[in-house]
Amino acid sequence: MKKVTVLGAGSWGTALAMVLAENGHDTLIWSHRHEQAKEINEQHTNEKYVPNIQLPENLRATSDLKEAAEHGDIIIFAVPTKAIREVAENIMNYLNRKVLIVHVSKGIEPDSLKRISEILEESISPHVIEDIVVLSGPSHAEEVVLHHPTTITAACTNLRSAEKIQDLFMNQYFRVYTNTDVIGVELGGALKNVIALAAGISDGLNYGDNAKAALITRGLAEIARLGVRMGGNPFTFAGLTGMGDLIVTCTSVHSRNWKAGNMLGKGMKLAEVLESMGMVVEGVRTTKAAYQLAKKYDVPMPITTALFEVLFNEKEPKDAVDELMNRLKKREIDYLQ
Ligand SMILES: NC(=O)C1=CN([C@@H]2O[C@H](COP(=O)(O)OP(=O)(O)OC[C@H]3O[C@@H](n4cnc5c(N)ncnc54)[C@H](OP(=O)(O)O)[C@@H]3O)[C@@H](O)[C@H]2O)C=CC1
Ligand SMILES: O=C(CO)COP(=O)(O)O
Repeated sequence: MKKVTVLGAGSWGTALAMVLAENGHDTLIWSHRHEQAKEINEQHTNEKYVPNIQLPENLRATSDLKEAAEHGDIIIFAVPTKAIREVAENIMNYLNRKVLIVHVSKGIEPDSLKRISEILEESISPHVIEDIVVLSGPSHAEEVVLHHPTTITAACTNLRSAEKIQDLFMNQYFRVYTNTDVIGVELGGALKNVIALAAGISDGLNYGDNAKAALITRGLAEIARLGVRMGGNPFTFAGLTGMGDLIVTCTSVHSRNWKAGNMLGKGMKLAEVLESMGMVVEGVRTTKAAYQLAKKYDVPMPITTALFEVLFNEKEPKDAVDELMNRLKKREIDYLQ
């Protein structure tokens, strides 16, 4: 039995904490809202984020970050990308021993263009970091809490640490693979959200299955093109954390990014969409970061660029699609050249 802390009591943090508690680990989930921690401890529910689900009674919650820091030998960050830096800097005040850090967040910080593991390395002293492991793959919380079969990848440059996280989570409905390509895994997880927003827009415009298949396939081409340029292993983008996560996020009604895109395609404004979601839509900020990365590395990313124009420059989605279709002629297979 391991002592594990999960930081963030949203849908994914709660679902993962459930898996860990069900695996028999001494699991403490931290919420920055006292009322939510109380609900988890007393009602064994988290109605806002995992409605109609009874949480295991051995899953405990706290709103005290010091208690959360002191509890876990393994500390899992499950807050949105925009909160990672703040939570990491705050918990750093209470860490005085080495802990194995895991993160499950799928984003890239705009402007700094840092991946999550880079933000964690910047915010937390190396003296208290055993290693940083990324857990990513096609995995909607809504299905994990129902014990539907799910596969995911634990990635760390140190394979032993990835294997520790594999052992921590594995059970009969939650299967974990390992990978040492942290760059590829983090980029695949973050950039699929950009393409999922575009797929949602396409569905909102009723463009049908051909268009969505095109977005998924050409989306993967531009993710891999940038990812390889940034040092990712090309094969990672064909795996669970690349193609796998892209498929689930572009096709599932559970996806927050797809849903937000769908509303945009139906004509809603971005601010209204985000207001109505009530959960994080990582792809919006990551679109800005991906657009900046494409420029920095001089890598063509036409879908990302079109989405950037829709989200931030008020381009009509239909006009963006017309422009994508009317670009100069291209060869299909180009991204490994
Ligand atoms: N949901 C899913 O199925 C999956 C999500 N992920 C990734 O996991 C990450 C978290 O997503 P998800 O759980 O869906 O997000 P949610 O929107 O469901 O929950 C986010 C949680 O983080 C809390 N939070 C927000 N800002 C802060 C802050 N500054 N300090 C402390 N807590 C904060 C929120 O609190 P509050 O209620 O106050 O807003 C909420 O409890 C994202 O990067 C996402 O891409 C990855 C795989 C699957
Ligand atoms: O990453 C996810 C599934 O693997 C969740 O995607 P959404 O944030 O779009 O719901």
